[in-house]
Amino acid sequence: MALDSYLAAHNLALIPRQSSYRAVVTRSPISKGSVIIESPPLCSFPTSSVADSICNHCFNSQVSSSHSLMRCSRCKSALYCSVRCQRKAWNLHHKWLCDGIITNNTNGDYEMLRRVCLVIGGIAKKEYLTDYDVLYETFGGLMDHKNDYSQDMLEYFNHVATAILNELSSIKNFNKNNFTTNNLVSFLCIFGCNNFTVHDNQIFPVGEGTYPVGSLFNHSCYPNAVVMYHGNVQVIKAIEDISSNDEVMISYIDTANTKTTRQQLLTAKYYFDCECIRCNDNVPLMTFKDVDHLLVPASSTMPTTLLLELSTRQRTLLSPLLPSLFTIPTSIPPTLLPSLLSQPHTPLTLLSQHLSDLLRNELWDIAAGIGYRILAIYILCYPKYHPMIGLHLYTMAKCFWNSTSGGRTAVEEAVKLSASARAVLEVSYKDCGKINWDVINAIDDLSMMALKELNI
Ligand SMILES: C[S@@+](CC[C@H](N)C(=O)[O-])C[C@H]1O[C@@H](n2cnc3c(N)ncnc32)[C@H](O)[C@@H]1O
Repeated sequence: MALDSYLAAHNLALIPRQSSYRAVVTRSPISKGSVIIESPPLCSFPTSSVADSICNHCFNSQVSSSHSLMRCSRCKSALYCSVRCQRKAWNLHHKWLCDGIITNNTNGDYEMLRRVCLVIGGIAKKEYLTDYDVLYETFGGLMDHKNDYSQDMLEYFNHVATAILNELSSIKNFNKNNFTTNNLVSFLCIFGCNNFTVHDNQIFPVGEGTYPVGSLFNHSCYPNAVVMYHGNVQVIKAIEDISSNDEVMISYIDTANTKTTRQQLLTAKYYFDCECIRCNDNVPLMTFKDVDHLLVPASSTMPTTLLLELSTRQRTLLSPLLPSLFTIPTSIPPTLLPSLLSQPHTPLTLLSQHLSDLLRNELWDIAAGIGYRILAIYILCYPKYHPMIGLHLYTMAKCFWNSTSGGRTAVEEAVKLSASARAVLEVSYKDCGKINWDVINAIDDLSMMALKELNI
């Protein structure tokens, strides 16, 4: 099926756009929580730090209690959750990479190029790839930004491309003449500004993937869609109701960064100046420029007057927003409001680090307080139904549930936060497979235990 028909089957269309070359728009309204499109990777591989604990094909970390991940009997390195995954991996790449797999996985550029060439070069058995024709057509049309890469980078790509071409030439039936070094350099350029980091159900990175269909979506720092993964299948979910003919936009970077940092990250990797709704600071509900003040690190060398000003701005910004933003779907305990607003200015990175330390040391009550400060910032940085907000609400529910001093009030708070976490996460996790739904089940378990304790 050609790309246009493939997109049309999902009520989407790819239209030309001056600012971004092309844009994906809807052809009928899409409601929040719907799957916009689901597509497999052209190629993917696990991140080396977790390759020893997940299926190297589908990235599943959970196997039934009676089974463990199976090791490839030849290289004793690659792990698979099922014979089906092992067979797919074998026919797509592992058959040729088996001997050198440990070193292969250490460099993403080499690994991705090798795998893409095996598939496109006709060596890998394409029948093991779903929708190959659409993936291949779409990959060929992606932006490579070749003219924007530095000379040093292009020289490095040239080096990688030459090495891979030589390596693949030793494989029987690999037709080296199908490729030039220049083709392969273009592929590497495409990877650089199109590839995705695959994440698990906690938004923790587990792999890298070339997802040509997902690569058609443009970036916004305040997106209406998020990228989820069901194993290594990519699912684009709507986190807002999207009207007919509106553009569907995802985020390429973590948007809990200041405008300056976001712009730097986007220019360095994707070669464009973001002019999204947030970068333009034209959302009436909140002043995004002011949100930046919650994100900048306040260094000890900063004059006290500036620190005080940042603190005041933070208070001024948060106080009117908290009641309205927290009521639906979250509610903030009125007792916590004063402490939330009276603490000195602390940027998000420090707060997050502090929260991790508190959670590690099981200091649940203090963690809950810090958690609310982070939540306030998240609510300003992320769209309301973004999974980062939902996962954070779940962490806070656990803090209140584990609280030793909060008594009944803390348990009640755990129930409220669980309900909020569920309401937010359902939007992105629904219809995204069992692994994602397991998080919702865990939230329900926590909620049930808390309700039982309250005798409700
Ligand atoms: C993954 S591709 C997105 C699809 C691309 N527009 C296309 O037609 O193939 C990423 C590239 O699209 C462009 N792009 C993405 N989001 C953009 C935005 N918000 N404004 C301008 N250009 C954007 C940039 O050139 C970026 O490097």
